[in-house]
Amino acid sequence: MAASSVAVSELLHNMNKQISVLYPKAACVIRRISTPSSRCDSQLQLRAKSAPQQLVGVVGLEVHAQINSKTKLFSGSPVGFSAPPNCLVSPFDASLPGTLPVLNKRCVEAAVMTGLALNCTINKKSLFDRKHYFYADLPAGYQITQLRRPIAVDGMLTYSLLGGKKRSQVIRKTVTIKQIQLEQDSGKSLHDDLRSQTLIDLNRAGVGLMELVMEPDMSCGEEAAAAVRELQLILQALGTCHANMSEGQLRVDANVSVHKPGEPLGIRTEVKNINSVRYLARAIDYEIQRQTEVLQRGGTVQNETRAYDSKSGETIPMRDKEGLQDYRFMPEPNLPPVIVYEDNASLPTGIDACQAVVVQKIRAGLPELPSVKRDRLVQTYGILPEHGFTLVNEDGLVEYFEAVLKATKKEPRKVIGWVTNELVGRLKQQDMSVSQSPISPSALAELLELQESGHISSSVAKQVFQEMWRSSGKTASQIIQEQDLGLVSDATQLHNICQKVVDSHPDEVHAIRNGNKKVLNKLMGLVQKETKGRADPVLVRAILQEKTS
Ligand SMILES: Nc1ncnc2c1ncn2[C@@H]1O[C@H](COP(=O)(O)OP(=O)(O)OP(=O)(O)O)[C@@H](O)[C@H]1O
Ligand SMILES: [Mg+2]
Ligand SMILES: [Mg+2]
Repeated sequence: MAASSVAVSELLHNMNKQISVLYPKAACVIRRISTPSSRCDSQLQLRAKSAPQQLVGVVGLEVHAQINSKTKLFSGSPVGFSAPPNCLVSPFDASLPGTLPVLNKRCVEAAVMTGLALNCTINKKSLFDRKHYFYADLPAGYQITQLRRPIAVDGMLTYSLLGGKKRSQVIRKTVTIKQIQLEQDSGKSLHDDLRSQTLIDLNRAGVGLMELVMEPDMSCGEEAAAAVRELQLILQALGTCHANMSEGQLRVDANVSVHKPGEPLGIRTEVKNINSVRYLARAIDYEIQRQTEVLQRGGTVQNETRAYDSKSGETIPMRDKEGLQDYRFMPEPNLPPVIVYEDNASLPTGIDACQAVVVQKIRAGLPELPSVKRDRLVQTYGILPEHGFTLVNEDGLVEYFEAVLKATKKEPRKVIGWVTNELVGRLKQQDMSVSQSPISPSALAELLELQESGHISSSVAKQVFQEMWRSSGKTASQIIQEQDLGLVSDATQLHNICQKVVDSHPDEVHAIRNGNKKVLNKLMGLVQKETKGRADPVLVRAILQEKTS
C-alpha cells in the first residue's frame, strides 16, 4: 500500500475534526475515607485489632511495558514519544483497508529476553488473537494480542522490601508471572474539555507492548510498588523497555480484592493505568481499605474498573467498561504462529539463522540483573545488603558511589553511609534525583578526605555537608576555612574546656568513677557542644579519662 504518511496524517486530521466522542466524566463521587499508610504494617495493625478473621488485601498486577524498538509491532512506522500528533502512522496503524501486519522480530526477541530474565518458559510456538472492543483510539475495532498461547508463561519475579523496625532489613518476596503476551498499544484520545470533543493521536497505535500478567500473590501497595520497581530495573537492565512510568512506557493495572485468609478470593476491582510507583501503592491501599469498609458495612464489592485520582488520593469508578465485556476473541487470520527455536541446531533446513529467533543466543546475551548486581556490590565493597538494595534502587546511585570511591582513600564501608543516608535522605526530602544532587561525587570525596585525614571531626563533616548542599558550588575546604571549622587540637585549650565541663557535672564524674564508663560519652558531647563539634575527639577522650580517673 503506497499511501504516504503525509496523506495519512491529513486523513487523520480530518477524521479528528469529525470525531467528537463525548466521554462521560468518571466523576461518581464516593465518600471520602481515611487514606491508609502505604505500608503493609497498616494492614497487620488492622488485622490485629479485630482478629481472628480479619479481611486482608489480595493484589494481582497487569503491567504493560512498551517494547524498546525503533519500529512498531506490525508496521515499519517509527516509535517516538514527543512527535507531533499523527505523524508516526502507517496505513496499517490507521487500519486502512488492504493493509497487513508484518511481525517485528526485535519485539519477539525483547519478549523472549524478558521472559528468560523472569524465569519463564518460552513457548516455542505462540499465537496471535483478536480482542474486540470499540474505542475511537483503536481504529481496527480490535487489538492483536496473545490470548490462547502467549510467548512466555510460568515465570517468577523476586523482589525485596525494606522491613523491620528501622526499615533496614531486606525482606525477599516472590510473585508468579502467569504469562507475558505480545500485543499492540492503542492510540491516544486527547480530550478537549473546552470544545467538548475528543481528538485522536495514532502515533502510539501499534507500538509493541509486553503485557505481563502476575498472579494475585501480593497483599498491599508497598509489595506491589516494590515488585514494579524491581521489574522496572530488570527491563531497563535488559534494554527491552525504557520503563519510564511518567512517560507511559510502563503502565500498571492493579487488581485488588479482600478476603478472609483460607476463604476463596473476593471479587476484584481493577484500578487502571497507574503511572507512578508511589500512586500504585496509594491506590491499592485505598482500594483495600474501601473494600474492607464496604464489606464491614454489609455491602458487596462490584467487579468494576476504577481510576486513581492522585489529587484526592481516591479511586473512582470508570464508566467505560460497565457491564460484562464480550471481547469476541478470535484467532488472528493474517499472522502465522510465532515460532522460536531453542538453538541453532534445532533450526530446520532452509531457515536462515539471522532471520530466526534463537532462545539460546538471547540467553547468552542476558546482562547482569539487578539482584546479581546487588550481591556483587555487597561482596566487592563489604557493605550490608540493605545498602546494596538502596544503591541499585536509586537511579544513578551506584555510579555516584563508585565515583566517590575513586576519588578518596576512605573505605567503601565508611563511604556508603554518607551516600545512602546523608545524600539519599536529602534527595528524598526534596524529591530530587541523584543526577540533580548539588554535591558532586568529587566534592563529597574531598569532604570525606578532610575528615579521614583528621582536619575536621565527623560532626563537623555533617555540618559542612549541609552547608555544601545549601551553598552549592562551595567546596568543603572553602566552607571549613570561611567558618573556621577546623579541628581544635590545642591541648591547653581543650584541657580548659574539659575542666569546665568536669567541674560543672559532679554527678556524672561520680558515676564514671564508680565504673559507669558510658557517662564519659555525655561529657564528650558537652565538650563538643562547647566547641561546636570541632574538638579533636581522641584528645578530648584522653583528657576526660585522665580528669575523671
Ligand atoms: N480475586 C482477585 N483479587 C486480586 N487480583 C486478582 C483476583 N483474581 C485475579 N486477579 C488478577 O487479575 C488479573 C487478571 O488479568 P487478565 O489479563 O488475566 O484478565 P483481565 O483483567 O480480565 O483482562 P484485561 O487484560 O482485559 O484487563 C491478574 O493479574 C490476576 O492476578
Ligand atoms: Mg490483562
Ligand atoms: Mg485486566
